[in-house]
Parts: sequence; structure tokens; C-alpha cells
Amino acid sequence: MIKYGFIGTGNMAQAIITGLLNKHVPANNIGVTSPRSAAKLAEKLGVVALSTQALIDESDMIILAFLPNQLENVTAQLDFKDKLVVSVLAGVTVAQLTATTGTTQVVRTLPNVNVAINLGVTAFSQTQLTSENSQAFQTFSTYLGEGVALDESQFSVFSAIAGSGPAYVFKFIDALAKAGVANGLEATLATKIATQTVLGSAETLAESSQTAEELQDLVASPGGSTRAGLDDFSDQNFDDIVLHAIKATIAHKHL
Ligand SMILES: NC(=O)C1=CN([C@@H]2O[C@H](COP(=O)(O)OP(=O)(O)OC[C@H]3O[C@@H](n4cnc5c(N)ncnc54)[C@H](O)[C@@H]3O)[C@@H](O)[C@H]2O)C=CC1
Ligand SMILES: O=C(O)[C@@H]1CCC=N1
Repeated sequence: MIKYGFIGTGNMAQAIITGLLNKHVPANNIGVTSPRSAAKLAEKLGVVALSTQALIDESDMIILAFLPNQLENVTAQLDFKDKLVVSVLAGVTVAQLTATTGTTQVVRTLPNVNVAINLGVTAFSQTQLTSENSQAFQTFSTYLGEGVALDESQFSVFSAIAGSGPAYVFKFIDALAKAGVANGLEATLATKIATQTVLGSAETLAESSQTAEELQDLVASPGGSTRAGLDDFSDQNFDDIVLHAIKATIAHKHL
């Protein structure tokens, strides 16, 4: 029996599948379908490649993991049989999901790529689920990392901060590493140092009772070099740059 059936086998589907496999979900409990890459993925990971309707028929939970603008196209002609449908499609509402799939059992989620190491943060909003489906989704959500029940009106801001967020953190790490290289560090070493610094800092913040703003003072010794850097960030309106990019992310329409 397929527990988790994925329609779409791109980056997000693969991140979720990796997270499930890490948690010892058997590969033969995971089904995949896509126009091109499903067979290849099945060969690589040992998951099961099926035609789309067969995948739906044999799965307990169907995960929609194609691009948002493909929803109508992909779902036309399919019979979801009132099965549990979990969508990761950014910008696609619960109402759109129930209308296109014809199932009453729908969860709109917005995960991020960190689900691949079970450290994701995933927003969800759902229809009234049966207790069996509710339990199944809870288990699935736990495998991925943190789950956050969220009103649909807040999905776009969540998507910008948490869904797109890893890309922005990678951008910051890259900038930090490049600044190291510009000042004489070897590139691989600079990236390693920047990565470990961000990893350790996130962990320090997560374990701390202090805020991210307060922790800056922990680093900035009175009269020291960090204050000079923080002042320079302020002079260049670092917060405004981030706010501007988040606004651009939120303003983008997926459909
Ligand atoms: N990449 C990310 O970090 C995040 C992505 N998402 C959502 O995940 C979804 C997939 O995005 P990515 O994986 O990034 O894109 P992607 O381009 O890597 O994957 C898209 C996949 O759609 C599938 N596909 C295309 N045509 C199809 C069809 N006719 N039938 C079935 N499957 C078909 C293919 O398997 C393709 O690999 C999007 O809806 C996106 O909004 C949500 C949160 C984060
Ligand atoms: O770039 C995107 O549209 C998706 C949604 C959040 C992260 N990736």
C-alpha cells in the first residue's frame, strides 16, 4: 500500500520524500508520478512510480507538488475519490483545492526545503478532516519538522519568510563568504566558516531566552569591531533592504 503519493517530483517533492525516508518511512510506501522524472526518481530512491490515477487509487494521502499554475490541467480527468489531498502549491487556496480535486479532505500547506533534514517549518490550513485523515496528516507533518496552523490570509507572508526564507539565508551566507574572500580567505574555507556561523547562531538564538535584537549586544563588545559593522548595516538600512525584498516576494502572484 502506498501511504504517500506524490504528483510531481521536483525539488519540493524530493525534499519531502528525503525527509520521509530519513524517518524510516519504507520507500515502497511512497509513490510518485510525473510526466518525465518519476521513473528516474523511483530508480534512484526505491520509491514506486505509477500512472497518476493509479497513484491516487493506491495512496492514503496524495501530495500535490507541481507548479501552482498547473493545478487545473493536472487535476482535470482525475478522480480523487474523497481521499486526503495535501497541497504544497504556493498561493493556491483550500477553496481552489476542493473545487479542482472534488475532495472534501484537503490540507493546504506551505513547507520549506529544510523538510529534507526534518527541520522544516510548514504552515497548514485544512478542511474538516476525518479523524483518520487528521491523524495521518499530523504524522506526516511531524516527520517534516515544525507545523504551524495558520489562517489562509497569512500564507503569503509565511511563504515569503519561511518558504522563500532558506534562499534568502543562503544569499546572506553567500554574501558573508564572498566578503571573506574579498578580504583574503580561500573560498571553500570562507563558505564553511560562514555556514557554521549561521548554523551556530540560529541554534544559539533558538536556545536563548533573549531576542535576536538583544543577542546582537552579546556579540558587540563595548567599543569593539562588531558595533562598527552593525552601525554600518544600520547606515545602509539593512532592515529596509530585507523588508523591501519580503514585500516583493509577497506581492508576487503565483497564478
Ligand atoms: N521549492 C521550494 O522551496 C518550495 C516550493 N513550493 C511549491 O512546490 C511546488 C513545486 O515547486 P518546485 O519543486 O520548487 O518546482 P520544480 O520545478 O522543481 O518541480 C515541479 C514539478 O512539477 C511536476 N510536473 C510538471 N508537470 C506536471 C504534470 N502535468 N503532472 C504532474 N506533475 C507535473 C514535475 O515533476 C516537476 O518536477 C510549487 O507549487 C511551489 O509553489 C512550496 C514551498 C517551497
Ligand atoms: O519560489 C516559490 O514560488 C516557492 C514558494 C516558496 C518557496 N518557493
